[in-house]
Parts: sequence; structure tokens; C-alpha cells
Amino acid sequence: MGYTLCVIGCGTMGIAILSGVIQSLQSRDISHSIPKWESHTPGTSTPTVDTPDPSLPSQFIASVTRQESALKLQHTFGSLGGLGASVQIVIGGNLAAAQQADVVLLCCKPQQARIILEQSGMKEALDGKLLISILAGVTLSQLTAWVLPSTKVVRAMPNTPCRIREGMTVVSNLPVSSDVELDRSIILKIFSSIGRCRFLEEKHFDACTALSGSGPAFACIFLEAMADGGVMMGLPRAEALELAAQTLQGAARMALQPGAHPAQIKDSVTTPGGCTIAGLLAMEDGKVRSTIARAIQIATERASELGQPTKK
Ligand SMILES: NC(=O)C1=CN([C@@H]2O[C@H](COP(=O)(O)OP(=O)(O)OC[C@H]3O[C@@H](n4cnc5c(N)ncnc54)[C@H](OP(=O)(O)O)[C@@H]3O)[C@@H](O)[C@H]2O)C=CC1
Ligand SMILES: O=C(O)[C@@H]1CCC=N1
Repeated sequence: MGYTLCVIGCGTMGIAILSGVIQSLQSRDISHSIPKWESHTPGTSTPTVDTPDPSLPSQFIASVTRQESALKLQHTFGSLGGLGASVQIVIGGNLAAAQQADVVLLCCKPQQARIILEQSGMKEALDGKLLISILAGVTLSQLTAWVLPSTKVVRAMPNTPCRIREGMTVVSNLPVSSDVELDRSIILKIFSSIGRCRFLEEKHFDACTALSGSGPAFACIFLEAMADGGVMMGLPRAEALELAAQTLQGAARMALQPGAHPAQIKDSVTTPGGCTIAGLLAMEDGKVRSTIARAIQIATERASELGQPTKK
């Protein structure tokens, strides 16, 4: 028997994480050994025997406030069958959900965190438990001030591709009060089962929020623009999108190979006097690099404002 994982605020990200974890458990990938503490490439591990593992979740609770959201969760998790159908969906019951849980994943909006954590009885419900916040901008010092010192608080910054188990999640270092081995294992089994996961110091979190948290949106602007170019040149829209998406996926996977560098991948495509260099120069004329890099800079600055008292 594993532990009970509760998601408080189960919207886009809560669904992405829970769906990914449940699918992973159902395909048994999550029980595979983790090759390294800090990073894991999906699909590279080997199966292990089916023994009860205290670092694996076996019961799930998803908490929201609206009936409409609950119906959506019922449909989404129900369609996964098995464990998905067993997810307990609660409306307006954060406290009872936290009381029942062993590990709580806080996935509400940044500005709701304080109200949820300071609800009467919540401190006691979280006593000694692992609380993982995915909230952009809400700092560890804010979170720890809203719970008892015995609550083990970490921040995680996942992204929407967790839903298809191709996510990128950055996790802050574990607190000293933590049972380091078990808690690291719990965290890695959640987030490595739905993509890559690595630990980084909290000071990098706003940049990670912008780069990998917001990144899928930025990447899709680039993807759409590539497809638009193809459509401009007469390609049908659906095929243009397929070509753009698969090309970005292929290039990204090449860049993730050990020892690879994006400049080397670019150079290998670029035949002297050919069409690639012509396109690259047009991109440089449009300041595409600084535009994209500045977008990450501005998003980082905005991330640092989220969940702060004077900002919305
Ligand atoms: N979207 C993304 O790509 C990423 C988001 N994040 C962070 O994840 C968090 C959630 O974002 P996202 O999933 O997009 O937001 P959503 O709005 O999709 O989800 C928020 C959920 O919280 C629920 N909720 C609202 N109030 C309460 C409450 N008092 N108690 C319990 N549940 C409540 C809402 O349901 P209902 O209305 O029924 O209450 C909703 O399901 C944010 O803090 C964001 O910074 C981090 C990484 C990536
Ligand atoms: O836009 C946002 O604020 C959230 C955080 C990262 C991605 N989405």
C-alpha cells in the first residue's frame, strides 16, 4: 500500500500532473528504478518487481470549489479507467482532503495560497507532511510562514507537457526537517514519471517559471509561426503544423543528446550558400534571438511579482 496524494486546486496543472502520474502507474513505469537522483529521461528505465513501495502514491484526492470543475475532473480521470476512476473528487473540502492525505500538492492560483493554508485546522492537517507547491512566485519563506515548522515544504515548477509525460519539473532543495531519502524518492517518483525532473536552488525559480513553466506557450508561438510560413508557401495547414511540431521535437531531442549543442545542430543543417543560411539571416534581421530571450527576462520579472501582497 502506498500513500495518499492530494491535489488542492486541481485545474490545468493538477490535472496534468495527476493524469500523468496515474497513466504512469497504470503502465507501471513509475515503479521503475530511478537512474539518478537529479534527472531522469523518460523511457530509459528498466522494470522492477511489483513490491509495495512507500514512495509511490496509491490513493488520490482532487480538491476544487465548483461543481463544474468536479464534473470535468470526473470525466477526465474517469476516462483513464482503473486508478483514474478511483480518484476521490471533493468540492469545498480542502481541510478534510489534507487531513486524509500524506502528501499535498498545492496547485491553486498564487493569490489563493494564503487563504487556503491559513484556513482553520489546516496547519494541524499538514503537521509533519510533505507540502509541494507549484505556485509561481510564492516563495518558500511565505509558504513556511503559513504552516507549522514541522510541515516539510518544497517548491516545484512543472509544465503542461507533464500531461503527456514529457514535462520538465524543477524542484527546490528539501528542508532539513525532511526524511531526505523518502521525500526525495516521493518527489522524484511523481515528477520523473511525467518527464524530466531536477533539483535547483530556489533563487532560480522565477527564471525556471519563465523558461520551462511558460515555455510551452513560447514554443507554440514559434511553432505556429513556422507553420504559417509553410501555409504562406502553399502547404495545407494540418501538414504544416505536423511538419513544424515534429521538426521542433526532433531538434529538441537532438539538443538533449549528451554532448550536443544547438549551434552545432544548426551548423550541420546549414549548407554553404544554401537556403538555411538565407532563412537564418532573415531571422537575425528580425532580432528573433533577443526577442525570445527578452520574453524570458520579462516573464521572469513578472513571475517574481505573482503571489506577492501588493500585486495581483
Ligand atoms: N498553467 C501552467 O502552465 C502552469 C501553472 N503553474 C502554477 O500552477 C498553479 C495553477 O495553475 P493552473 O492549473 O493553470 O490554474 P487553474 O485555474 O487551471 O487551476 C486552479 C484550480 O484551483 C481551483 N481552486 C480555486 N480556488 C480554490 C480553493 N479555494 N480551494 C481549492 N481549489 C481551488 C480551481 O477550481 P474551482 O474554480 O472549481 O475552485 C481550479 O481547478 C498556479 O499557481 C500557477 O502559477 C505552474 C507551472 C505551469
Ligand atoms: O502564466 C503563469 O503565470 C503560469 C506560471 C507558469 C506557466 N503558467
